[in-house]
This record gives sequence, structure tokens and C-alpha cells, in this order.
Amino acid sequence: MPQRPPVSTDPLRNRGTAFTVEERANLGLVGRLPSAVETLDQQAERCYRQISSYSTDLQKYTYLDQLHDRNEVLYYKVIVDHLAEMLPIVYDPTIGDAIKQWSNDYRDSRAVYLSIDRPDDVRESFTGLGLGPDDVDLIVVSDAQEILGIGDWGVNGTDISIGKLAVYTAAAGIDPSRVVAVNLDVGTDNEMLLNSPEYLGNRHARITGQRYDDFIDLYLRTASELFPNALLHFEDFGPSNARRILEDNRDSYRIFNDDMQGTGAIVMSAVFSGLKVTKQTFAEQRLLVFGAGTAGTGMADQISAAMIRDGLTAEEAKARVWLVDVNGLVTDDMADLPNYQAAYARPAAEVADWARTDGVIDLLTVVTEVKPTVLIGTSTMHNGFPQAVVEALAAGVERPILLPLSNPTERIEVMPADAVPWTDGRALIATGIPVDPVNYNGVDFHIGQANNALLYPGLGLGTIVSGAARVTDGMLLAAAKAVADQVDPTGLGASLLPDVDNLRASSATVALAVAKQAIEEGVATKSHDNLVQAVEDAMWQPIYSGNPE
Ligand SMILES: NC(=O)C1=CN([C@@H]2O[C@H](COP(=O)(O)OP(=O)(O)OC[C@H]3O[C@@H](n4cnc5c(N)ncnc54)[C@H](O)[C@@H]3O)[C@@H](O)[C@H]2O)C=CC1
Ligand SMILES: CC(=O)C(=O)O
Ligand SMILES: [Mg+2]
Repeated sequence: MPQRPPVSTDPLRNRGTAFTVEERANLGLVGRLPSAVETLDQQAERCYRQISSYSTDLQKYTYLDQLHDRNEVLYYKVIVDHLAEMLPIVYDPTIGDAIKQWSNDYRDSRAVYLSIDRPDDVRESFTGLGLGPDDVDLIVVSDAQEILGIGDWGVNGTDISIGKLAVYTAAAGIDPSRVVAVNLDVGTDNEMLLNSPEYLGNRHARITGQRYDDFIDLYLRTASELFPNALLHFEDFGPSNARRILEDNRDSYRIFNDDMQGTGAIVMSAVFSGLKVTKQTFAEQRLLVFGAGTAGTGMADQISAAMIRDGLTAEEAKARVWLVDVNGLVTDDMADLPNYQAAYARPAAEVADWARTDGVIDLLTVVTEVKPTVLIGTSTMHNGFPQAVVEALAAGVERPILLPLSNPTERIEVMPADAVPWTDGRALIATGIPVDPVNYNGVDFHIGQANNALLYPGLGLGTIVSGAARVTDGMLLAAAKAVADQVDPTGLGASLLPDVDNLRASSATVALAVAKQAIEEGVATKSHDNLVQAVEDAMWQPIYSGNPE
């Protein structure tokens, strides 16, 4: 068993200037701190002032990252007290910039690094943490092939695992002493990193095929054997790996793919809200997904499943979905379609007389022909929804649901400041990044953040509280409904989704719905006399409690 680090270097126990005189004496800290003994509030106010003095978000990110490694209670106190302001700093979009700089700016890191070149180290990398089988609730892992919309960042992508965990704790009170961030270093195809003297990861191309699959398998087996209660969250894997890993393992392990399932569920929430405005059913929707990768096809799966629940056959549901990717509309005569696109490919004969540009049926043509009721952007293509596309969308239906979801800011398909006037305020909009309200014709249009961060923390908490052995489709749907039920979207300019400011309360509501569903489906392994209280009790609070020794 590894020795506990000295208290002043252990961010889980360190309290800095909040240590009392007595604690300082007991902990060997006499003379190591200035005389003043502060409260947590006083410390948090100073930190907030310091953060506010920085001029760039990346500087604020760096400050908070260092605080995270120094004093976790204080770090979470500052974030929770200013959730809407801090989430875009410690998470999306600023985290994208931090990841690009990660090797250059490297100082220290709390993650577990697993290298495909050293599979024999995997077990020891976990056992070296000194945590027992009941000590871990959650592990977030990424191989960093598709970080947000900025591509392959190899070991630099470690911060996405850390950032996603920070959101779990800030938003849903997942205990930060019971989580682990993991980077799977399988190489990188990012030439810039491979040629950078600063790069800290394996200097070879991504390993693929059997060796990759064996490594994933080794991770799953080792992590779930050592920490049998942990939810294994997968983040930002490449599209074919993300889907294959989930499909092959979801019946055997407690795993969750955030980009497919979490994003699909938050989009379901936004569509539930949109349909309250249009007073339609899922079965009446025509769904167009622009950018048919991990997230986009995950949404197509959940929305077409909702159409089937509304009474359509699988064939009828499929006939109401269109995918547009780099080669335009996805049709069944295209060679080498990945299976997740082939599942929704349109019959070539059906579109034989549609207009083509350089042989491609482009987005504008599809919008004009199909008149989608829901248009989703997960393409990573900034300005992928130009004015002509947005106007064609609004010409096709009265209240289109428009979800430009690509992150970070440099990737979003259209900014609401443009889309609101282009649709004369008729579009029901939510975005992946946080966006300020748009004032148009005297009305403030509030733009909900359809980012999986608004849903996965509560889903994770509900899974942990219920001890659900699997994350089922029913649990995802319960989470989506619980998010949507928190807003009244019917007023002009109302948001489709709850405010980030209310995220802790929202996450508790989601967790309760998820835990109830897990119990109903018989996948829960824990029982509670009072589930509401169990969720409340499970939420870690950023306060100094207990004996720091
Ligand atoms: N709001 C949210 O909660 C989430 C948003 N996303 C965002 O969605 C975007 C995609 O993420 P993933 O699905 O993980 O990536 P991915 O790489 O799996 O999918 C992207 C897809 O877009 C296609 N694409 C690229 N350029 C295009 C273009 N010019 N026109 C049409 N299609 C194009 C690619 O071929 C690929 O199929 C990212 O920006 C990511 O940040 C992803 C997950 C959650
Ligand atoms: C939000 C998220 O998971 C992504 O953009 O990849
Ligand atoms: Mg992601």
C-alpha cells in the first residue's frame, strides 16, 4: 500500500490557510503558513478575485488547474459558486485550447497513463493508486482520437478525462476522491505533435486493429476487476472505435459512451422541449444530421428509437432520417460506408433527380428537398449552416428545431446571433457551447446548452446511487425526460433546456429519475428506503469536513 502524501501536497486533504492553529500543530505545519486562519469563503473570494484579474480564459484555466492540484475543496467551491461562469473555463470551450498546449505547458498531472507499448504496466498503474475495490465510483477514459471537434491530440487529450470528471463533481457532486482519469496512449496521427520536441506521448502512429482491440479489452477487464463498482465512461474516441467498443461491451460491463449516449440523450431533451412548442410527436419529425460521426449517428439512433416508440416501424423511422457527411447526402450506392452511416443511407433511386454539385447532393439541396423539422450539426465545420441553409430550413417548416452542436466555438455550424434573425425568431435553437441570449425585435432568445455536460453528471450519479449494473436505454431516456421536464419552453424566446446555473439541482433530479428507472428495470444492485434522500446524501459538497489528518 503506497504511503499517504504529506497533507500539504495532498489536494484532497489540503486546506491551506484554513487549517486551524491546532491542525497546523498536529500536521507538522507550524511555520509553514502565514498566521491568518481563514474560512473557506474567504479563501474562495480571494481565488475568485485572482481569476477575475486574468485577461484570457486560458490563463484562468491554468490558474484553476493549479488550484485543483493544490486544494480540491477550494477548487470546487469556486466553481460551484460561479457555475455558469466557470464551466466554460474548466470545460468546453476553453479546455480545447488547453489541450492544444498541454505538452508545452505540462507541469504535473493527476491522471493514470496507460501505454499500448507497455500493456504489462496496466494493472500496476491502477494498483499503484492504493485504492481498494470499493473505493472507486467512476473512471473516465479517452484515447483522444476525436477531442471535441478539434481532432487527434494524443496524450494531450488527458485533460478531457480530467475536465469531464470535474464537471461530474461540480454539477452532480460525484465524490472527487472516488474518481480516476485515464489516458490511453495508443499513439497519435497528429503529425504536428509527432514532430514537436515538446510532445510527451508515444511517438508513433495510432495502433489499430487487433492490438488496439486487445488493449481496450485489457483496460476493461483490469479496471472492472480492480474496481467492480465503477462506471466506465468513454470520451472522445474515434467514430468507428467509439461505436464498436460500446456495442461489443455494453452487455458485459458498466460502460457509457458520452459522445454517443450522453449527447444523444441531451439532444432528446432539446427535442422533447421543441415538440412541446410545435405540439408534434417524434413520429412526425424529419431529422437531418449534418456530420454523421459518433455524436450525429448516436442522436439519429435515439431519435429514431423515439419514432418507433411513437408507433412507427423501424423501416418507417429510418425513412424519416437523412445524413449528410463530407460527400454530401449519404446514399446506399456509396462505396465503403461505415456501418453506422450505412444504417441510414437513402436509396440512391429515391434521390436520382435531386440537384448535384460536382456529383454531390449538398446540404442546401437536402434541406430544400426534405424540409427537415430537426436539423442537427455535428460536423466540426464552422459556418457549416450558412444563411442560405438556415433560410431554407425556416422556409420549409414554421418552427424548425435547429441544433448546431459542434464544439468548441471555432467549430460551431452557426451562431444563434445569426440564426435567430435569419429565421425571424422562429427557430428553436440550442447549441453545444454556452451562448448569451440573442435580442431580436425586443425579445431575448435564451439559447439552451445542448452539451452532454447538462446530462451525464446526473446520469452518472443515478447510476452510482442505484449501483446499476448496466447503463440501459431506459435510463438514458429517463435522464432526457428529467432534463426536459425542468423547463417550460413555450414562451417566445424561452430556452429549450435548463440553465447551467441550476445544474446541481437539475443533476439531482436527473439522478433520481435514472435511479428509479434502474430499479424498475431490475438492473439496480443497491436498495434505499428513501431514494430522494439517498441522492442528496450521495452528493459531495465542497466544504471542509472531518479531520484532515
Ligand atoms: N454538444 C455536445 O454535447 C457534443 C458535441 N459534439 C461535437 O460534435 C462534433 C463531432 O464530434 P464527433 O461526432 O465525436 O466527431 P466525429 O469525427 O465522430 O464526427 C464528425 C463527422 O463530421 C463529418 N464531417 C467533417 N467535416 C464535414 C463537413 N465539412 N461536412 C459534413 N460533414 C463533415 C466527418 O466525416 C464525421 O463523420 C464535434 O465538434 C464535437 O465537439 C460531440 C459530442 C457531444
Ligand atoms: C461535449 C463533448 O463531449 C464533445 O464535444 O465531444
Ligand atoms: Mg466528447
